Amino acid sequence: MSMIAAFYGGKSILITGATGFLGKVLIEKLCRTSPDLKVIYILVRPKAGHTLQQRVSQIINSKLFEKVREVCPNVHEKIRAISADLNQNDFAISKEDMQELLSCTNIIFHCAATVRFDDHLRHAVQLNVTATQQLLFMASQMPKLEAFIHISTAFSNCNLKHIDEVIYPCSVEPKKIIDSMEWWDDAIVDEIAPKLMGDWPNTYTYTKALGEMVVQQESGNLNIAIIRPSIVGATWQEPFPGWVDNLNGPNGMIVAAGRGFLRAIRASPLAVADLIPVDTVINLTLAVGWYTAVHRPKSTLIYHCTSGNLNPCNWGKMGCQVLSTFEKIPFEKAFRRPHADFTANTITVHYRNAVSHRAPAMIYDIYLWLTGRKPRMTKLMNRLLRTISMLEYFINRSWEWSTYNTEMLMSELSPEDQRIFNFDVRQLNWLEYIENYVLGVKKYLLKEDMAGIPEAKQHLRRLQNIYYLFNTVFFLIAWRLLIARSQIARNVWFFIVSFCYKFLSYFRASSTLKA
Ligand SMILES: CCCCCCCCCCCCCCCCCCCCCCCCCCCC(=O)SCCNC(=O)CCNC(=O)[C@H](O)C(C)(C)COP(=O)(O)OP(=O)(O)OC[C@H]1O[C@@H](n2cnc3c(N)ncnc32)[C@H](O)[C@@H]1OP(=O)(O)O
Ligand SMILES: NC(=O)C1=CN([C@@H]2O[C@H](COP(=O)(O)OP(=O)(O)OC[C@H]3O[C@@H](n4cnc5c(N)ncnc54)[C@H](OP(=O)(O)O)[C@@H]3O)[C@@H](O)[C@H]2O)C=CC1
Repeated sequence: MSMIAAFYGGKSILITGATGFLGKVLIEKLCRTSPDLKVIYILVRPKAGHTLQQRVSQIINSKLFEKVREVCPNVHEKIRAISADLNQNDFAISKEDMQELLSCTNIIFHCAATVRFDDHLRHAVQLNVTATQQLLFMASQMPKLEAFIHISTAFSNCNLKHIDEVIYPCSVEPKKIIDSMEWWDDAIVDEIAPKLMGDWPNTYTYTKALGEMVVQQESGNLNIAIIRPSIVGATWQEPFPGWVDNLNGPNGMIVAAGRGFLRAIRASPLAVADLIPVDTVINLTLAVGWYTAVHRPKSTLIYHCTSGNLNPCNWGKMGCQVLSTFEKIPFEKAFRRPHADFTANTITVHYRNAVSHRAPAMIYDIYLWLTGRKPRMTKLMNRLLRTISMLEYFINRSWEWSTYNTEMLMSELSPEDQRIFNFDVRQLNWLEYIENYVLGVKKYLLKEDMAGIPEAKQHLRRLQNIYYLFNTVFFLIAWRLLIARSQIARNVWFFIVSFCYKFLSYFRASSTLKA
């Protein structure tokens, strides 16, 4: 019998960020392994014209929840959506709902965050710092609370090279920043942001670091743990391999490479690609929830959920495997045949951006314009280049994360729990994982049918022929113009033609002699 699964039985669990990438996998695993849990409260905001109930139904009826619907047919009754906006005071939760949450909650998983790298500092502070502070305040009023699990990121201290499972201080106290945000206007925030952020590359990682400090400072008597995943990727095993549903992190790059937009990226092939499957993160999260509630460690424990020190893979190996998977499983509607490489220095990056990214986009836009359609490729390409520029920081460096607490927890689990809540990344076969990842991007993110593969391959062959034709025509025109203008080019041309003529004459003469 799994101790972890049994622990969640009969419990009331509060999850923030439940509609996000990690949140959905967390609910899925909880409902599948502990179908006798009492209730999962999820804080959700109405969005894009969908009511709370519609949003929840969308999740429960999705492919991800296929197994859950079998194991736990009354899953609809287990999940109780509470209208909440984490940017508002008291999260804009109604009095009755708040009362219920305060009196019933046993475990909190705080996943909500803004993960945008370029969010305005004010908004990132609001969600990643102030909302965390408010949630801790709520938690302190919950008499039945057994554990508060905060999801942070392994990159909250990306300004350091070696990172231990401890909280590192930021130069300015988060409380001061929260207070200042109330009276600083946007112009002041914009001016002061770079100074506050110092070595942090973006508002996301900086505010996640502040969020951890808040957790430490406001923990009071609460039983708290922090989980720091690195780059969270598609599912490895559960509920099925390759599930992914957003364009964040590597996902967008895989789409861009598979559709042939991405031709070159500034990355260090030997830098560690610290990817971690989302189901691994969730297994660790559930194990940490159990351990924190049952063993009640004296201090706040931090768990690194990373792969680099136990089973490293680098960007070179990952990129090669991604590209070779496209050979077998191409994406539909490719713009160009997938081919990309890593560039190292600024000059090559500018050259490749101009020649391999912007020029083809412009040519295609001219073609669209000439055929009476709206040009859109240049805009899309600019967006891709902007995204790449934000990711570059993370693909040109390696970090070392110590994983003592995570390894300690693994050794505390029963063999049954080690199997059901497996977070031992040493068992991960990268090549297999990446192949399933690319397949998952095709199936679950791009919603492409496997039956379309022969047609996709045919399309790529057509693109290849267009490429050869285009290059030949381009070369001939360029050469013709050059010959018209330059004596040297004419001499070279004369030399080549006479050489070919002599070679052919010699070949013909020798074959006549042999006959
Ligand atoms: C040895 C030699 C070998 C040679 C082999 C060569 C191989 C070459 C490579 C081949 C294949 C590549 C495979 C490897 C990939 C390597 C790249 C890996 C990247 C690593 C990432 C590390 C990140 C680590 C950070 C820490 C992790 C975390 O803690 S949080 C999670 C990460 N967060 C994010 O990723 C968020 C990033 N996103 C943003 O910040 C913003 O969305 C944005 C700034 C990117 C865009 O903002 P903007 O306002 O312009 O747009 P937005 O409103 O958000 O969206 C508009 C439209 O754009 C679409 N969109 C959004 N995000 C992306 C994206 N990431 N990629 C593409 N498109 C995106 C969005 O859907 C919108 O579309 P429409 O609705 O249609 O308008
Ligand atoms: N994905 C990754 O690679 C990594 C993620 N993490 C951490 O994991 C956690 C989850 O990330 P992930 O699932 O990828 O993020 P997503 O962007 O997929 O999900 C974010 C969640 O937060 C919710 N949210 C955002 N703003 C509000 C708000 N004002 N009120 C209520 N809810 C809100 C979103 O709701 P809505 O659907 O309404 O927008 C969504 O459910 C984050 O803390 C992140 O820092 C850490 C390392 C890597």
